Amino acid sequence: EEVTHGDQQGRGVSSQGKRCEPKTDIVFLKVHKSASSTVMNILFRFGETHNLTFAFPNGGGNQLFYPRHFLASFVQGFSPWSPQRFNILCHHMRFLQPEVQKVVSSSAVYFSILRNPVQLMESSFVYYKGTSAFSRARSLEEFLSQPYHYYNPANSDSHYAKNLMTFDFGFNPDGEVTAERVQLMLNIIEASFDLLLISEYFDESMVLLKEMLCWDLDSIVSFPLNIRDSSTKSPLPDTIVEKIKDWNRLDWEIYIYFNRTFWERIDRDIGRERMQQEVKALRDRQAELARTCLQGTGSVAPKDIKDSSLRPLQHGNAKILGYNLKQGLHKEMEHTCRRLVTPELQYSSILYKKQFAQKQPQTHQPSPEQTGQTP
Ligand SMILES: Nc1ncnc2c1ncn2[C@@H]1O[C@H](COP(=O)(O)OS(=O)(=O)O)[C@@H](OP(=O)(O)O)[C@H]1O
Repeated sequence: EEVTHGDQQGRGVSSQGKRCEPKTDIVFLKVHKSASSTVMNILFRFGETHNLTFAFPNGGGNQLFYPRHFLASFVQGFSPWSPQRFNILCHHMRFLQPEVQKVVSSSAVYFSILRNPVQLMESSFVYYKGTSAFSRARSLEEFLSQPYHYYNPANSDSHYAKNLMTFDFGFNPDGEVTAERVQLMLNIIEASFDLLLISEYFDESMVLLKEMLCWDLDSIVSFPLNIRDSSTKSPLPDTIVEKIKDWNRLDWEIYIYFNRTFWERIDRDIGRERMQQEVKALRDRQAELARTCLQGTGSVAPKDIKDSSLRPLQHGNAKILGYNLKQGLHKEMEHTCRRLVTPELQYSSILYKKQFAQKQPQTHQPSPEQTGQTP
């Protein structure tokens, strides 16, 4: 029996025919610049459809007081004296497991997504061009030619420039690279997370996620979000690639290790042949949705996005693309399509308002720093 859809009651049926319950308690570590906004959109849609609660930052900002290490008290509605737990924790945070455990169920599934540190750094150099380490360097090449001229680990925004994944997982990005440190870090990540996805294999990652969460195909479809216009991407000569790897050595070790376990997991749980079929089904469904939902063939420049509520945040030197919806869609389909292309900040704010609809509006406006508004 090959079934990919859940039944009417929302009971999941895994693609190998084994019955399972869809998982609804989830922690997603939203590692920066690793396709994490696309994953977050998937979680937002699932949470909205199934009326789940989110662990929102206090005051409704879009980050959990990043870059500080996560604290349960950052979450709106958390109280050490009440047993309230939230279904989904997915806003940007610097991971700290004992604190995370206070806001979610003990049976929550933990996952994250990694990206090749070379492309990750090329992306963050453009997106975080305004931060102290990058602002004075004219190019990534220039930065890497004498990084310590530009990079000062004491600056509060320095983490965007070195071992960003290591930092987001909660570790010290400036730690000396020893075999012991690397091993310890990998062990801790492996012990804390049930699944590490790889953004270079995004579709395979979504299939693995679907299996682990016992979700159906339509729950894991997406259109790529937070993507950059190619005019703000720069090619990387081999010499630069090697420098980026050396500079981000801890990230590189994390990436190499979990890239290997990713494929081992596929071989163990799914097999390459079935993975290929599942990926094809996912791509076919996404292509169908793109034909139904989108004007033209796909993403467009921010200036060409007609509906301002669908315009993604522009940051640094990056030009972030978005989508235009087809006109005249049937109401329900319009909603499905709209949610697929709603950028992170707008979607988060819609869900926050819904979750706290009964609450009195706040009497004071928290400062951007309090709400963690900076990306
Ligand atoms: N589906 C899919 N597959 C592969 N790559 C994807 C996908 N969706 C987004 N992206 C790329 O991820 C980069 C944005 O990452 P984030 O959303 O994590 O950035 S952020 O930290 O939340 O700002 C950004 O990378 P760059 O374009 O290199 O900047 C996106 O293009």
